[in-house]
Amino acid sequence: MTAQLNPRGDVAVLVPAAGAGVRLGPGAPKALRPLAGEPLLVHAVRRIAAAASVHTIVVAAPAAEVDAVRDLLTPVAPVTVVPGGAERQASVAAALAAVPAGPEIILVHDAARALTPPELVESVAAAVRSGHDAVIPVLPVVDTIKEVGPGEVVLGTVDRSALRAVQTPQGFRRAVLTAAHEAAGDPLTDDAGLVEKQGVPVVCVPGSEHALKVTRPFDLALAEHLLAGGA
Ligand SMILES: Nc1ccn([C@@H]2O[C@H](COP(=O)(O)OP(=O)(O)OP(=O)(O)O)[C@@H](O)[C@H]2O)c(=O)n1
Ligand SMILES: C[C@](O)(CO)[C@H](O)COP(=O)(O)O
Repeated sequence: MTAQLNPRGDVAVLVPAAGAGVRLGPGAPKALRPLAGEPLLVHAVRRIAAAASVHTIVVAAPAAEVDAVRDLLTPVAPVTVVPGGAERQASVAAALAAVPAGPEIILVHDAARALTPPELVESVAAAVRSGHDAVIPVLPVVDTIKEVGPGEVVLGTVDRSALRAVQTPQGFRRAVLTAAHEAAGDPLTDDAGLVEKQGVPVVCVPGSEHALKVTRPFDLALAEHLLAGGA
């Protein structure tokens, strides 16, 4: 039997957490590395569980850490833990396969975006509930973007007015995400990319600076600072 949060909720959140964290440097799998004394994954799951419409959370953990992750999260929230895969897409597919019947809105949310506010979970879910098949939170691109060629020589300046930096949680109608993963070929870095390949329109909603992805050591330091400030 799958553990539930709000039995009347209509949202399942998949949490890919099986990555190594190579860009963060040597150490434990990234989701298990500490941020202010608690693993990134604990921070992430606590915030997801605080979102009122979440019915189910499924975490894809590093294969060798499934029992440890289950024990770690037991005091945090009712979660289902499955072994992840070698690529993010395989981890998401494994988590998706463990979602019970019921929730028709599926969110996919990186454990590495540990400080994502529950309000963003709700706003993405609400946009799917309002009728969109696929929804992504985005931020404007703040830097000038250059296209460069061999030798790091600038080829041109890109029009950034049409560019967005993409975050998670990304939200989907269940059948849409399932079909996209069933058809998945080469792994892509996000789920919206798979859905785009199916010809399904993907709609943007405002993201959050607090949903930053802890990728490099600077991001971890920034997340520590934000937490100390009450994030
Ligand atoms: N095989 C994988 C790879 C990634 N992820 C998860 O996908 C999210 C986004 O990936 P990223 O932040 O790029 O994490 P890593 O792949 O661990 O990072 P790196 O590329 O630096 O190793 C993370 O929560 C990560 O744990 C996963 O579940 N399974
Ligand atoms: C899903 C994602 O977090 C959206 O920004 C991102 O695409 C993950 O990519 P990564 O290359 O695995 O960091």
